[in-house]
Amino acid sequence: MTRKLAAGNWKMHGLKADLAELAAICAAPQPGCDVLLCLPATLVHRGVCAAEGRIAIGGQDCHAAPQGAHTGDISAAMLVDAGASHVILGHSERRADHAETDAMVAEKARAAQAAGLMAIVCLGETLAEREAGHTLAVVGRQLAASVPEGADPARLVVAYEPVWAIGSGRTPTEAQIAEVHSALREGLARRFGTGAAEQVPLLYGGSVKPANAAAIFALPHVDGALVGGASLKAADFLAIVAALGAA
Ligand SMILES: O=C[C@H](O)COP(=O)(O)O
Repeated sequence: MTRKLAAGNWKMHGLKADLAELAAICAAPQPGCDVLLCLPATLVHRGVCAAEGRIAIGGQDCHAAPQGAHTGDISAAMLVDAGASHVILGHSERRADHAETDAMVAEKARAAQAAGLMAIVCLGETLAEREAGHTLAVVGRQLAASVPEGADPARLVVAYEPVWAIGSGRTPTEAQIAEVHSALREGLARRFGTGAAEQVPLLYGGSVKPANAAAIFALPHVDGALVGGASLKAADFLAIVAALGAA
């Protein structure tokens, strides 16, 4: 059975004082699923210390190179050194803001896994691609090209995040989410074999809230969520964690 994962992505939010939310999340019992917060790089080490192993802490990006003259970037080894266990890669905001391609995401995922991190590879269609009927083709291409050759499926998480659902309050229908997740599972099975593919957590992301979490988590091949805005407040995130634990 695939492990269930409730992952929060704080994006470019969070100062030291906001670790009070992390502390509140850690203080609550979390039966039935793994919990991860992907913090801004400045908070990763503090977050790891504050969490004391009760939840996992991750980064939001890493460079493909192990070290070098890359001002402002962070390597996978640096995240590991800070205590991170996961890293988000290929988020649509990085694909848009930093022109990250599938090939670049694949190189980052390769570096992340080589350093011992779980690579959370993000993919998802734009609204124009959805309306043109290209969703499955787009996410299929992204899955094939953003997960590197030789990737370890045991160190892989895939997050389906429709670009148009992120921060918008809009979500796909349950049937649309189920269709994409089923296609992703099939794509992983073609790549890694059925048994290994079943072990890769498939997360849905995009306007997941306490009010819609249970319905999303009830869908086949949805093993958790990548949560943005609702992960910033412990009460909201814990409600989503509880819904996943009960699914
Ligand atoms: O990484 C998280 C996603 O971008 C979802 O963000 P959101 O929950 O604020 O829509």
